[in-house]
Amino acid sequence: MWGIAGAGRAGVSLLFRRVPRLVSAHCAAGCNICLRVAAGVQTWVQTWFQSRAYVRTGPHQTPGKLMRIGEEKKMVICIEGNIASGKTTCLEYFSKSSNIEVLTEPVSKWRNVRGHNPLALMYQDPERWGITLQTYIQLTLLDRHLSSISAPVRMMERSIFSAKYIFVENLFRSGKMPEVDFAVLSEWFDWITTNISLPVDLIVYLHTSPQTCHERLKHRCREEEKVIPLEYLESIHQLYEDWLIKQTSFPLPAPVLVIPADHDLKTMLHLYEENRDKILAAPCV
Ligand SMILES: Nc1ncnc2c1ncn2[C@@H]1O[C@H](COP(=O)(O)OP(=O)(O)O)[C@@H](O)[C@H]1O
Ligand SMILES: O=c1ccn([C@H]2C[C@H](O)[C@@H](COP(=O)(O)O)O2)c(=O)[nH]1
Repeated sequence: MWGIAGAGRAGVSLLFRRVPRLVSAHCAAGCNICLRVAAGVQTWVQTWFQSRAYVRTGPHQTPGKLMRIGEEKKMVICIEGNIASGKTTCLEYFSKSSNIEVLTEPVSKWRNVRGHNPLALMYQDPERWGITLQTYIQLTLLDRHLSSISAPVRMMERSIFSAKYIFVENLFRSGKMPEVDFAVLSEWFDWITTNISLPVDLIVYLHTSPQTCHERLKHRCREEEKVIPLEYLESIHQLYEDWLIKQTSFPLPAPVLVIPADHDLKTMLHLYEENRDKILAAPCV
């Protein structure tokens, strides 16, 4: 269910003011039919707003933004990190807990949208296909952020924020995205984040070296990613460092918990267990 936070009353009063004007446009004297139509419309509008709109009083309140109703007490944790840093593996581990819902990145969609593979196209020719992939990624991640939450805690892989602040930014800064494509994507992103509430309570940053990711990437052997050089992972790493460690580049949607993630799998699982309380104790903002 959806509502316009902070806009319910304003919307009702605006429509109430407009209805008599519509009526007078038809009949200056205010005939019986017009008055009855006006009363009917007013009742309908009132009922519509009462059933859908609300003003959120919980901790996530952001007046004026479109937001989901009734999910303000659920916690949203985004797992961030370089390509092949171990995000999916981390999510797999936490998916065994009964009170946690896990959402992995919709990579299968990025590899197949109506028979096309925008992920492969982007790696083959980023100048031409970067905007295509990132537009679709933005849409699919927005859909992830807005989907209804089925458990008290949601853990999701990456976010609409890192798609923009890391990957779009990297394409643009490296000269692989034309300025007009960057401008259009930025306009979309700004509109979305200004008008829609996308609450995140904690970012868990899996902190790896680009070399570790390069090794793991080769081991994973995803067809589209065979062309990724170490330098690409170094650029992504630097953007993550500026955003989540130095905190100098872009706004943070939530506090950051850094977990060193260059270790072997067994050590990583211990670290996840050690950090479980810190992760799950993040206050809902
Ligand atoms: N701690 C680890 N040590 C060694 N290999 C790992 C570790 N964590 C994950 N991997 C392997 O590295 C590859 C990338 O991990 P994955 O979880 O898919 O990363 P991401 O989701 O961040 O891209 C996979 O083949 C995975 O099995
Ligand atoms: O905004 C984005 C997000 C991801 N990608 C690419 C990077 C990888 O090749 C895949 C999936 O990332 P993982 O880190 O393995 O989950 O998608 C992108 O290009 N833009």
